[in-house]
Amino acid sequence: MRKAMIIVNPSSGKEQAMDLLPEAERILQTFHDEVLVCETAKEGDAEAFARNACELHYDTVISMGGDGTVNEAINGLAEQEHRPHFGIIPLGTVNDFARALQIPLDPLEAIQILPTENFRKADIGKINNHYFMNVLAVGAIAEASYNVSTEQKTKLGPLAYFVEGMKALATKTPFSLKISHDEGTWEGTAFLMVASMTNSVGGFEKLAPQAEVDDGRLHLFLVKKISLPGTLNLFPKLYKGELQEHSDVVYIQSSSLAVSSSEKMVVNIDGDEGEPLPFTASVLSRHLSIYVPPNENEKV
Ligand SMILES: Nc1ncnc2c1ncn2[C@@H]1O[C@H](COP(=O)(O)OP(=O)(O)OP(=O)(O)O)[C@@H](O)[C@H]1O
Repeated sequence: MRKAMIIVNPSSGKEQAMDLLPEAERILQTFHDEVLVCETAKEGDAEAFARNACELHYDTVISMGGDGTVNEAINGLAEQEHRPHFGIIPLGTVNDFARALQIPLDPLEAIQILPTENFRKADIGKINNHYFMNVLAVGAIAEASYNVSTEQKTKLGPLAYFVEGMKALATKTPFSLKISHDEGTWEGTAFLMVASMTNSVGGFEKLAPQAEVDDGRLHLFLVKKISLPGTLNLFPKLYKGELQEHSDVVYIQSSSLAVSSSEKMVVNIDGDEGEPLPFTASVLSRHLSIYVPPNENEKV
């Protein structure tokens, strides 16, 4: 008896989830005996549903929502003894994890790939006792993402983050960091720290073009200086996927990180406010098996 659970967030992105739900149910019913729909009402629901799916030995868990819903679902699935196959119907504004996995950003197309049952193993990050799939960030630009309202996101999409990021640059302040990584320790001051699991952060798919979802590594970028014309030069480098070559940027790959600061800083986890520094982070290698389009990636 094959069982699928759909975790649906009716508030995600442009609020289309409930319109798409019947099609997702119909498609999943073609290769499952039972499809259970679990609608989220508040923070924490998606995590609890996903954990329940592990305990009840579901075969499939589908997230219909944005990266926030994916993050919560992953927190429910990570390190459980039985981990169902995980599917993502991207309904958020940015959908970084779907981008990194080359899952169609058109939700109807993403639903259609499910019956091909083509999976890719993906790494999951662990920070203290929480899990993430995309990115850890520390600094004013990272904090700017909290100021983006639901209305702004619905209207502007990824541009909303860009607008808030630009405002944050105007009020920049550097902070001290001490970072232990696989090869040693980095100590200094920086304006921004970004540790990415994948190539896509904030909708930019070229932050770390070399990052793969299953490479077992965090890709750490430290922006040491923000000065004209150096900063103007950051953007072309970012667009060309060459950020790590910028003279004001330090780039480190590592399977784990221990990060502290003498200032009071908070880490942003997958776009949401996380916890105060210090933190330790590590990679759970090839931890989840995720529905991806056929013919592009390995069969598991
Ligand atoms: N029924 C609901 N009404 C309002 N908020 C909800 C509901 N269910 C869950 N949430 C909240 O929505 C958050 C996740 O939103 P999600 O990321 O899926 O969409 P989004 O914010 O539109 O997308 P993105 O992160 O790409 O901007 C959860 O952390 C939870 O707090």
